[in-house]
Amino acid sequence: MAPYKVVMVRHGESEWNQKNLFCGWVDAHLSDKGKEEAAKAGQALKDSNHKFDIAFTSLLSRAHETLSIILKILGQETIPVEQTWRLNERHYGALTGLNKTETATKYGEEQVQIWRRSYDVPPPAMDDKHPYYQEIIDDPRYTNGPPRDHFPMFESLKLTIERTLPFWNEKIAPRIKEGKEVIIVAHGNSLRGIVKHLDRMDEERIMGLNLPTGIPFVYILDERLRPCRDGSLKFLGDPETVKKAVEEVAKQGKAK
Ligand SMILES: O=C(O)[C@@H](CO)OP(=O)(O)O
Repeated sequence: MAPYKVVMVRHGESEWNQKNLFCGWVDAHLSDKGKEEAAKAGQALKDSNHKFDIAFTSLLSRAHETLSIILKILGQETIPVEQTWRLNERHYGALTGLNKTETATKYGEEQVQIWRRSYDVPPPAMDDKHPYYQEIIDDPRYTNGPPRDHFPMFESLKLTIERTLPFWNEKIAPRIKEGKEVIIVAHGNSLRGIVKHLDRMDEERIMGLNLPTGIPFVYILDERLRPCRDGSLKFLGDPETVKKAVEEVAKQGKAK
């Protein structure tokens, strides 16, 4: 059946992306620009004749909103959608809710880059006095996991991968191998985890990868679900737009 294909999309710009806040597990909604990005993503997928059998997404609204805009444009609103906390954004711990530019001014750009993009250095933990602690931990969407005694209070990319990859292996990979057309709509860091796994990137390479909001990317995979020759991450967008969008994400951690 190989080669297989999988399409991934980071959600469109959220209201918190727009304000440049560390968001993590806070349930921010799409900004107007984010809705437009999602619509463009849907159109790009339609123009390139993509159709899907199943969609996977996180439990967070910015990902659902993006997915539903895309599926509407494709006329595919009724396909099965599996939602899981395992595709959530990484949990940004105590940084949640802080402005990234102000944090870079206070702690330095280098420290913020380590918090944002290092592989295994986690952000400081969120404690029960944190303004978003209660809202996140009491959210009924987490009734079926993660378990209360393992509920994350921070996550490095490494920890994010440890909960995302089992879902990829157990739920997504088998569907791809059945020949199903799969779309995953998730988050900058949960998708970086999948990309790191597929491209066997080392820790240094993954540090340099920023995924833009709302631009779909495609992998063509062989029977072992490794990228075929020229099958690695390909954005559905013109290279100049993609380059600018990637730079935008990278510079969110700069001090002014
Ligand atoms: O704030 C966040 O949750 C993420 C994604 O928006 O940010 P970053 O790109 O800094 O990892």
